[in-house]
Amino acid sequence: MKELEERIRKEGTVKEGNVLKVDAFLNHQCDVALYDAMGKAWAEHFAGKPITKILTIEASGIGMACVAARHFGNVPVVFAKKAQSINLDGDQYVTTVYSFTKQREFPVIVSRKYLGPEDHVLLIDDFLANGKALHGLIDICKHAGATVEGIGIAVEKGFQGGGDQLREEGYDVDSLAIVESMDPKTGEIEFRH
Ligand SMILES: O=P(O)(O)OC[C@H]1O[C@H](OP(=O)(O)OP(=O)(O)O)[C@H](O)[C@@H]1O
Ligand SMILES: O=c1[nH]c(=O)c2nc[nH]c2[nH]1
Repeated sequence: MKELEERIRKEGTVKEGNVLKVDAFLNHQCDVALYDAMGKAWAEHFAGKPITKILTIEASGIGMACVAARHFGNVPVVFAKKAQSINLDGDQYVTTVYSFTKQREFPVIVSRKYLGPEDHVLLIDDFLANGKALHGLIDICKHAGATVEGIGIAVEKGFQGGGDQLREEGYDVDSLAIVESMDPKTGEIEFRH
């Protein structure tokens, strides 16, 4: 998506440790018009899929998932919560996800009330790096017996391999910008096309 690539070039900064900072418009301050264009692009890509629910993971996926839902007939958005283990009980699907930015594992939960075998799910997230968050969401869908219809990602860091692995596993991954390489010293960013 040209608009997203341009914003990344203009306002993104490349940090050490494979971190791309885009918090001016994507995951701290939120550009809602951009979110809307992203939702439209995912709706075009996944047109015809019988999506009943959007599933994302807190925190950064929530805003864009909610705006995207407007383009999918206002389906409900469920976000997986990074829980304290003290909160866990049998009414939840539980998995574990290693958080890229917090550098630790979290138990991640979704209530059984909000996901089940009747659901056809679109997974949405702001970043796809090593694929830990997405594999956690897929795991939760498997527990629920729900069908994963596709994966919509704002920014995939292609060089970290998570997206290619998911495609090899057969998932339809629509990343609106795929960073092929980025250099913290020069700030240069190359996109995959
Ligand atoms: O493909 P991965 O290696 O899993 O990386 C992608 C995940 O990393 C970030 O979550 P994180 O927990 O770091 O931060 P957040 O709470 O801001 O969403 C991002 O929002 C994705 O969910
Ligand atoms: O703001 C972010 N920048 C990143 O490079 C990244 N990778 C995973 N999650 C991320 N969030």
